[in-house]
Amino acid sequence: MEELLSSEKVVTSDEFVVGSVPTVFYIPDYITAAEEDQLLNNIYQAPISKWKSLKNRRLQNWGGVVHEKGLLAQDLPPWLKLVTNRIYEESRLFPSAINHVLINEYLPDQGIMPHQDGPAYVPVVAILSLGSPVVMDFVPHPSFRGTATDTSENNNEDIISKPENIEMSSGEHLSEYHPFSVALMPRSLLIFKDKAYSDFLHGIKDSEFQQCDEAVNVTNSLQNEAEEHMVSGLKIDREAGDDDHIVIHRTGTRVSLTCRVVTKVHKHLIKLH
Ligand SMILES: O=C(O)CCC(=O)C(=O)O
Ligand SMILES: [Fe+2]
Repeated sequence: MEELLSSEKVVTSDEFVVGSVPTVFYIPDYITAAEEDQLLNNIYQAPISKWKSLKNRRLQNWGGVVHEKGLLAQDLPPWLKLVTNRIYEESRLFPSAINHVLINEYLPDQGIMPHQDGPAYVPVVAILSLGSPVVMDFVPHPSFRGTATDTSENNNEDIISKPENIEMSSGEHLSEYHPFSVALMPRSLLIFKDKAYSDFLHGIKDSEFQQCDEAVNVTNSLQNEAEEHMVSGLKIDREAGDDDHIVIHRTGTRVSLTCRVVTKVHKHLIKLH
């Protein structure tokens, strides 16, 4: 078993680190187009009652209900376990098997408000993107900006909480915290932890066009591909002014799998009498 594990691909090596805030990994083409189709088929085969409609997106909750005190666990279905076990093994970042998955569906003009994931989760998250590209923005937690804007959404088990162990008295500390963004292409895997998890909010704008040339993972090669229209959904916007901008035009539905671990697990109790 040890040997088998050591020969596996590790997707959290330095080559996949993007940006300067510890630690964000971006793995393009983590799954194949066939695997993407298979996942989408399974997601859309779920009964309609499995979808929870929110103001700006729909979601499916798998793995059980997350409470402040932990998870009322339900086994993940085999088609999800297949991909979460792979992420668990190949990332080597989770303390135990991934036991909770939120599946979010966004139409081109939908997004998710800047938020932090709730305290029930181990502070590592893996997000698999399907369908259509999107830009995820990371902004320093309000504590680091000296403002108290409440941007919480309150419907995704996610809350804004003040990060612990922060020294905020000095401007030096504050200056380290700059917003950044990551372009999430279909079939890619994003993993973030450490400061990126604890000191930043993450969100997706609800706009159909999203500028991404400043994104930390947008390389020259992606720019070239965009210019040659090789990447669907990406285009060079030449109307914006003197500088060209790479803009994602969200033309289709995006579906994402947010994979996490809740360590405090309660099994459903069945009372016999
Ligand atoms: O859809 C995404 O990429 C982000 C989802 C997210 O942040 C969440 O479910 O907490
Ligand atoms: Fe989140």
